[in-house]
Amino acid sequence: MPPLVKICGLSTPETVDAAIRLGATHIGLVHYEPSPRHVDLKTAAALRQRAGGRVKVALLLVNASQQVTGEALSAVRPDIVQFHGNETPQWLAAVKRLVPAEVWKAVGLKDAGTLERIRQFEGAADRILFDAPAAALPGGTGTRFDWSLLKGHRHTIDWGVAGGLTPANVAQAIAETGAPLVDVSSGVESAPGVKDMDKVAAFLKAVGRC
Ligand SMILES: O=C(O)c1ccccc1NCC(=O)[C@H](O)[C@H](O)COP(=O)(O)O
Repeated sequence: MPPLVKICGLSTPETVDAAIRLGATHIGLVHYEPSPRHVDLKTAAALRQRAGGRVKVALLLVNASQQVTGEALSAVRPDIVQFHGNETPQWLAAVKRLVPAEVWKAVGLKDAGTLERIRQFEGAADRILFDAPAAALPGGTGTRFDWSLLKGHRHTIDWGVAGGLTPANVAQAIAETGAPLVDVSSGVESAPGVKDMDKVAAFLKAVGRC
């Protein structure tokens, strides 16, 4: 079975429809104003409705306050909340108690120490998304991490790989890491925040999903 594929940073109904038609299993909506992929809550709720039950919808938040998190989750009602900042296991566990959504934690993978530190998320996160370390933005940077860090690692939480994936390198990333889920944003864009559906199709083809 090919890995699951999350196409992140969608912002229009047309790209949501196309990603689903092309075989994505997950889509991501970024609610973080500094991002070129930011969608306000009204747009996010409409895109979530548009996706219906055809694909799992993740809402991405970065160090959002309790109030913003509550408003976002009740407006959008995502299948998944993906936290991309310095959120603690306690914060994730509290969100998990409040909403019937999966809770994912993105982690910038710098070195073997990061793999030790993520053990604190056992029982709190439903999935760890290994990404490149934060740069100007905490995600969507188009940068890879050193995939060999995951070689031989015994995962104790469901997981996936993100960061700098493209149609040209995703097959190698899967072969090297054994990722059960891959996530892409800038590698399938023609400009920051503008998805290129030919690149999305090529990515899904490279993974074996279309
Ligand atoms: O995509 C963004 O702009 C973004 C901004 C702030 C936090 C997270 C963000 N994206 C998170 C994702 O899940 C991306 O798909 C992931 O970081 C990989 O991005 P890329 O390297 O561009 O494929």
